[in-house]
Amino acid sequence: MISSKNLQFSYSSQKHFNFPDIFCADSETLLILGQSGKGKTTLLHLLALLLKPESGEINIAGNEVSSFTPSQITKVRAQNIGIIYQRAHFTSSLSVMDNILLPNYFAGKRQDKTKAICLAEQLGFADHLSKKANQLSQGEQQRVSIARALMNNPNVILADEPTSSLDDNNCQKVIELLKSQSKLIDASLVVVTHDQRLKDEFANQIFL
Ligand SMILES: Nc1ncnc2c1ncn2[C@@H]1O[C@H](COP(=O)(O)OP(=O)(O)OP(=O)(O)O)[C@@H](O)[C@H]1O
Repeated sequence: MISSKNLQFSYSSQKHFNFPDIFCADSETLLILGQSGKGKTTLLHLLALLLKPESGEINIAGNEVSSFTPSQITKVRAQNIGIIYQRAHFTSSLSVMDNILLPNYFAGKRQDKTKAICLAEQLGFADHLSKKANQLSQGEQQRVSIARALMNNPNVILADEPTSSLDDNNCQKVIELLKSQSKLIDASLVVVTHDQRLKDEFANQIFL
């Protein structure tokens, strides 16, 4: 479960955001739509506890994090949140497999290679596990990002424009995968996008 209340954030005195309240229960989905520059990535990074709000509350899996220390926040993030970034970031010196295993390491868990292989098979990139991530196409990298976000069975999956670089066929596939995988682990799935193709795919929607 993830929720937020009265979230405010500023990059500068000219760039101030007052975000609508968010609520997404376990196993539910939420689509946040908005045109370029409306603050979608900013909101997602606030919900991912990567940015600190000026004011307001964020609750993740029962943790109201406003008064948490940085190390408590890092722990809540590592244990509860899976993030799919707008542009996939990988550690270039590591194989695809080792990149997928990194979240286990950051959460202090044992490296679950069986789960990594299983996700790679479900997401259709099992043949690429020993390659470096930069040898993969954009669409393949997007699917590796999804696998990486799912490795710790997060309570909350946050996806930033997961379909923007994909054709219609792969767009549909990625959304189905995100929805089915999050349902499988009872996670809340929050997607921010300007991709109008996703409008009919999510029952709960918010416009920025
Ligand atoms: N680090 C930063 N410092 C100052 N301004 C920023 C910073 N990051 C983003 N902004 C500004 O805040 C606004 C919102 O940015 P954000 O990336 O959240 O929008 P977005 O809705 O995700 O846009 P897009 O769809 O183009 O990715 C933009 O005008 C952007 O220029």
